[in-house]
Amino acid sequence: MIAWLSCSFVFSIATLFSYVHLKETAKANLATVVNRIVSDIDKEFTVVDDTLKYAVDLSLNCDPHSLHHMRRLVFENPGMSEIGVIDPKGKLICNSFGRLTPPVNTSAPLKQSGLRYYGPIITDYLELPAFVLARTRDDGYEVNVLMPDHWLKRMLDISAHHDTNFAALVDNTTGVPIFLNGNYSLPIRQKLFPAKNRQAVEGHFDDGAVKFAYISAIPSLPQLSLIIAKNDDRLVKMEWIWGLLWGVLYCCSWGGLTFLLINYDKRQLSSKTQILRALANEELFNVYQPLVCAQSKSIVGVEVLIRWRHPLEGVLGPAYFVPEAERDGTILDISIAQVEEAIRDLSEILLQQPKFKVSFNVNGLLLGSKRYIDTLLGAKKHISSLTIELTERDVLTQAQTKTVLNELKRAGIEIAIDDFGTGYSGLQYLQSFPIDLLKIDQSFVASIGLDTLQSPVLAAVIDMAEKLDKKLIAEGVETQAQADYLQSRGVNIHQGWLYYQALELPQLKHEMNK
Ligand SMILES: Nc1nc2c(ncn2[C@@H]2O[C@@H]3COP(=O)(O)O[C@H]4[C@@H](O)[C@H](n5cnc6c(=O)[nH]c(N)nc65)O[C@@H]4COP(=O)(O)O[C@H]3[C@H]2O)c(=O)[nH]1
Repeated sequence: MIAWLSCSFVFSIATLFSYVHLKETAKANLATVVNRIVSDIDKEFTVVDDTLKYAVDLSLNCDPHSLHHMRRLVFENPGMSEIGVIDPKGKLICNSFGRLTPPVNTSAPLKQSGLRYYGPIITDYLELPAFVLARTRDDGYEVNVLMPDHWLKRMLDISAHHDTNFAALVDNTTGVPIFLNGNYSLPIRQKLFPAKNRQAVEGHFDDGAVKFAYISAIPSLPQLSLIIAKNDDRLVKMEWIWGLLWGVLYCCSWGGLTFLLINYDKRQLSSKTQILRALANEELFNVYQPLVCAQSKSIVGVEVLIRWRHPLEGVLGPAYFVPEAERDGTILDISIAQVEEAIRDLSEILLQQPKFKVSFNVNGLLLGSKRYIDTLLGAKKHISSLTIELTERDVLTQAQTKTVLNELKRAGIEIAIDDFGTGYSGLQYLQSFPIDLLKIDQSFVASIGLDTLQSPVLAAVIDMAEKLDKKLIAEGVETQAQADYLQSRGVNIHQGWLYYQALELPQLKHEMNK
């Protein structure tokens, strides 16, 4: 629900922003199109106007020189179809086709100065609709240029601009479109387009649609403006492929966020709940690191180690959760389940090798738990060579621990000190508790052959074990040189990667049956 709400909110905002952005871009594009067309028309009008300005030199008798000049202008400029001269009484006396006898009656020239347009008209000679640009000379004669409709049509061709509603060249004074492509309509309740120099008009038009129109006057003939209008709902047109992509993105974000939130939730669970849940889901499992007889290379036992097949993080080693489990007390449930699992797992091997050694890691909290001690005593019925390893970093309280260890010893369970030599309590344990076995820490084994501070300690530990009549197991044996030295010193039970890493049950069985 939170994921859906958040995604919908973010996507709604993003969609709104993109829509507004796309719309503004579409408006700017339309303005660019208008300005480009206006600039094209303006260029053409300027050429025509230059022609008209220089028409002061035209001879009014249509002599061959003037005719030649007019024809050359028409020929050179595809926007012009004809140049004509009208006398002050309104008679067309001459055009680029020749002298007219008798002259043709038209309207008398306006006395207004500057460039003007009129039309559309049908040309007498070509019988084509045309648009007229004209100037009146100081002597009252009008010189005009007929521009064919098809030229304007080409200029205002909006077919390339999809979904354009109309393009029109409009007379700013009368509001009449003198040339039109598409379905013309005005902003509602307006007689004319408000055609100042350049502007955008947006709103309801009298055809009932909401439109955006951009207007720009033609600089060389400001009496005319170009207007291009688009229906508002056509400004932003989402291609279906973008719609689909947007939809897919939305669903992925929704799914992703849901996943994250669920897993974040999981992470938020207290470590205790997580570990208990892992136990219930059987995500915790035993691995077995073989204890090897260095002489025969046979597997004589295993140390039971724990792993967590975490649904998200993969297989986790004890360092990731055992310290936490020891703090919150769940180590008790873990350890009881571990012993029970080991009994099940190893039953076959124990049948074949009744003296097979099985060693568990135990701490002070476990020793203080009657449930755990009972579990161990129960396990002893299945595992005849059962060992518990106490780490000397764990400070055990004297009296109570001694009682429990004595009880275990009486039941035939062997007591070992793990990582011997790395803590402060090793010697004290040796004095106070019924210790049978010392596991030489891997840091001492690693010092074999090296000249380090630990090197003499290993020899001393071995000597001491011999004198006190304690068994020895070497941990962390990684090289043959280490194995050889240990053997030469009479340490024959080895545990380490030289032989095996911790194995899952099927691998252990496989190795045992080799
Ligand atoms: N570099 C190197 N490492 C080697 C070699 N041979 C064995 N090891 C590693 O040394 C550790 C031996 O166990 P540990 O001293 O009891 O030390 C154990 C033990 O103190 C604790 N632990 C493991 N499983 C349990 C458990 O089920 N219960 C309790 N309470 N503690 C456990 O976590 C510690 C670490 O266990 P792991 O990560 O399984 O690491 C294991 C083992 O994989 C070697 O040749 N080279």
